[in-house]
Amino acid sequence: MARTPIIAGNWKMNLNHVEATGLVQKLAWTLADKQFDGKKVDAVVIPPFTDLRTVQTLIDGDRMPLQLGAQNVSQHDSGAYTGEISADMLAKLQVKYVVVGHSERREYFGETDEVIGAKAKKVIEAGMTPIICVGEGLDIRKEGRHVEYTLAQVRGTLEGLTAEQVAGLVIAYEPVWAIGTGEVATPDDAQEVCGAIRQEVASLYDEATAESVRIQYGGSVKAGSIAQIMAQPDIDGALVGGASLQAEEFAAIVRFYDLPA
Ligand SMILES: O=C(CO)COP(=O)(O)O
Repeated sequence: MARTPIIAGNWKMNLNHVEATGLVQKLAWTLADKQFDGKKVDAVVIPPFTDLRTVQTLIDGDRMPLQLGAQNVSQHDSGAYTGEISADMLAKLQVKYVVVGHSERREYFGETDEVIGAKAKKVIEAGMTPIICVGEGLDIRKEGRHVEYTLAQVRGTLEGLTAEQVAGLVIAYEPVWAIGTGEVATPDDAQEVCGAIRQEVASLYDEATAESVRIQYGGSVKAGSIAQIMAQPDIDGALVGGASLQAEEFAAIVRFYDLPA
């Protein structure tokens, strides 16, 4: 079965709930103008926690062709974890996707593969889909160790997940040197690692699981670069940062199939 493309906008720590309303409405109008109905591509917005309820109400009330995502989750179920948000709390807000292990969380908040794997498990158990982020920094890329480094993260974060669970999740390959730098990996660079990730899933599990898991590329994706990236055989979508804060730009990325490759 063909994999449904998934274009997700990670807003990071930008936009309060009032600003979120403006962006989501503009995005929905722009998509409606272009007859986008959300069937061909999963279009996901991933706002900060404090915006989730507002954005959920908008999507639901106006039947927007958008799905909701969250940027992080606790690896615990409930209890004395001040400041944390549980998977059940997110599921109750009709959150469908949860980003786990973004490189910014690995770098600034010390998240390890073990913690990220535990978070992914909680997301799945709560009926949502994790977007597990992996990817190398510039030093590793310069040493030519980007494939082995990224595959070690894949093995570390998937540990303990069943084939069925892995078949349903999303893995985002985001080379750290391409995030927010304007430096996009070439389509060939992105394909090299995304293809290796799919092969790794095949060898850890089986062919059917590898054919089913969706793999995104992330790092300075813009409307001008998305079509070529999406033309790669092992890339099923994009995790978009900066460009997801602009309605027109993000709407164009969501409709990558209309752009010349
Ligand atoms: O980190 C990213 C998405 O999660 C990518 O961010 P940019 O698109 O701003 O480079």
